[in-house]
Amino acid sequence: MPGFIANTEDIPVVLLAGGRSSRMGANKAFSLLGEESLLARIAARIAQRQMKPIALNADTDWPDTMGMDLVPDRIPGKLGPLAGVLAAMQDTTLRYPHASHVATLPIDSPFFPLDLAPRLAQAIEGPNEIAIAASLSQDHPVFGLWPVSIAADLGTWIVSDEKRRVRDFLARHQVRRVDFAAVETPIGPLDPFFNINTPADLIEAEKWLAALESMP
Ligand SMILES: Nc1nc2c(ncn2[C@@H]2O[C@H](COP(=O)(O)OP(=O)(O)OP(=O)(O)O)[C@@H](O)[C@H]2O)c(=O)[nH]1
Ligand SMILES: [Mg+2]
Repeated sequence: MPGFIANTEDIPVVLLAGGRSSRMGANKAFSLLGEESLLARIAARIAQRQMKPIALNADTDWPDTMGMDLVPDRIPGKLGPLAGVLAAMQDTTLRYPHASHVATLPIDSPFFPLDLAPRLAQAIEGPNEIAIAASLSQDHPVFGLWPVSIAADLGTWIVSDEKRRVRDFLARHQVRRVDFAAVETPIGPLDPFFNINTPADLIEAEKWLAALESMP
């Protein structure tokens, strides 16, 4: 049965880079992995197969968007990843009035599955449904397909909920979870949503990258 979203290639994509990178100690979008910044690596991976057009959710003083449109948070205070999701929804409503959903990805997970967008899109059965990625029994809601129809609800919730836990926001809506398998590599199974938060994570990511690149 065809899903609600007919054409995955038309889904606007927003790369979330509006965080503080406090555990990394410097803007992790420009951290180097295999001699390429995470920003360049992830933008290239998005362009490679799945989606367009790409915008970057980041602060207004971002040094280099690499040609992507800059979509800053509209609410101040760095209220977490959902502030970026809200900015993505608002930007989509303005610039792509026919789009029912916007896709988000974080800046710090360079091995995300290449079939992310079509698999999330297939799970959506109606205009108000969210689809999020999961792996190894863990949700990864920053990898999501978000209906722009719930922007007003998110805008109200984010400034009024004290804890601002993503799972609490998800509980307000119909959510489709899409499970992705670990990737077999010569050094063991890799969680495709492996997340780089610290300098130690970056060192580990180099090992995974070398393992992936050693594969035929
Ligand atoms: N727009 C926006 N994005 C955010 C915010 N906080 C986190 N993010 C993004 O959400 C994703 C996951 O967040 P984290 O992995 O915690 O990244 P971070 O907040 O930069 O890093 P830490 O300060 O170490 O927690 C990343 O892509 C961040 O850029 C925020 O307040 N606003
Ligand atoms: Mg992270």
